[in-house]
Amino acid sequence: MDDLWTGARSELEARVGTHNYVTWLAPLSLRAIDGGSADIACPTRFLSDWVSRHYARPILDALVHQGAEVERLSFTVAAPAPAVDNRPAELRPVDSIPRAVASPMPAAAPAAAPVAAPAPVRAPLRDEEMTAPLDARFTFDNFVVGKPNELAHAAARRVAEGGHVTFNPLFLYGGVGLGKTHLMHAIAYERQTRDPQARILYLSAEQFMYRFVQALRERTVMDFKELFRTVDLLMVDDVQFIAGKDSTQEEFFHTFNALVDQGKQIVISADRAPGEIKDMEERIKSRLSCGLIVDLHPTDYELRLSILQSKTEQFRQTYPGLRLGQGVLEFLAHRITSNVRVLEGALQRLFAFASLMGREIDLDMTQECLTDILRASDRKVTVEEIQRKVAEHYNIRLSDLVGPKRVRTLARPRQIAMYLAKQMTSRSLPEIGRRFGGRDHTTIMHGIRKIEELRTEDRSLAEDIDLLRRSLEA
Ligand SMILES: Nc1ncnc2c1ncn2[C@@H]1O[C@H](COP(=O)(O)OP(=O)(O)OP(=O)(O)O)[C@@H](O)[C@H]1O
Repeated sequence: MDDLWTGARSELEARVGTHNYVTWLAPLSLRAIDGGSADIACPTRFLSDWVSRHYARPILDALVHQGAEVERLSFTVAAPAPAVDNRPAELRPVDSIPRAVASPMPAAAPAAAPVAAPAPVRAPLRDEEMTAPLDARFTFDNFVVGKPNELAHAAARRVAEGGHVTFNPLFLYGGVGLGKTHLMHAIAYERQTRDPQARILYLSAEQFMYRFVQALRERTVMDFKELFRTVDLLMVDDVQFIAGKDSTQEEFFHTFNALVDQGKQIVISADRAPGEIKDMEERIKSRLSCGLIVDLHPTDYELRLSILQSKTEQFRQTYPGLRLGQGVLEFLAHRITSNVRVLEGALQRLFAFASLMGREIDLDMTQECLTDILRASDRKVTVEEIQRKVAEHYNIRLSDLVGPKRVRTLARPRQIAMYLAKQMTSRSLPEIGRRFGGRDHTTIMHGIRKIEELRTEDRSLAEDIDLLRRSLEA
């Protein structure tokens, strides 16, 4: 059984890539094979849900390939074997898995352990040490999950569960108002709820800098170092802020290394991928890149609509009895595409306005009340601009981008341009087709689907698209 699983694991690693393997599959083990079913142990319920939805096929294939007679998988939530204790691993529901971090010694432990001095038990951070107050609305329960943020959400849940996480740091990035801060607060809440003793420090990179400068001024750098290097979870928001600030970067680098060396978890957010942060030292970029990097993609229509539905439920508690007409949420999800903050602000304004006027929220009121937001959100980018930008980016001629040649060096950028045209303009598929040398709308649809598919598996393509989108929006 052990050999079988070892073989399957190597195969899985080769198939899904080391990052994915280490993050999702390394914590699994094979418990038994019985009657054509392989039972896989996962340390937490969340991991078991994620793996069964996303990795069941590769696991099954790998087992079969290793010669196992398996037709299906079952998943059992089983705690990992205790690190220092040789007792067999116990099977327990996820909620009863003991937390390892900074919990006090059990009462029954020998008073003076002869082997090694126990690590000092530190108190959880006081409010004033936490630096940035957490926003009570930013919880996992209030975070709506859709395709564009699915992986970021999953990785955040994984860190929030605590225990041994195989990626460090977790690096979340994405454009303005897409939920980075929300996810970071949610991690902090969840972790603190699961482990009240954990020392969790959440702050923006700007606050990190101010505290460092203050420590230099007040000659309390040792206290600063002591605080930052003794946390269990450090979360730094908007890390791009410290780019170009040499001594802050230096201190950040040492803090980062000290925590990673102690096996403490770090979560970082930024508005772009580590490699794209200008004026950030190379060694820091490379440190930031060595964990799991996940991208919060711009929202799609479905996600925007779900977010609006969820926020409407919340607003109904503040404005009970307000009626919402047919098609209002769909209209907003269609027209306000910039970011979730704007979407939320628009809905908030609508509810406040309708409650003042004592009227139902209908499409007329929506247009009247949100004229400025709707005007600002109107997509101004044209298909021609997109084509020019993409041609420039890939160093190809505009005439080739829209022309008939099918070689891959032209076809892929062409599909990217089609994809961006659909995402960033309100042109219909036939209209886009006309601007791409009179192509049929089904060709455009095929190109868009191809890019949607590739985006999820090809990181450099996804980064190219984000870069193009940002430069078009600028
Ligand atoms: N998936 C989501 N579900 C529910 N609310 C969301 C979601 N994504 C974003 N929001 C809400 O949108 C607002 C903006 O989110 P947030 O502040 O986390 O964005 P950000 O990515 O940190 O942006 P910035 O780059 O400006 O710091 C918040 O009120 C947040 O609750």
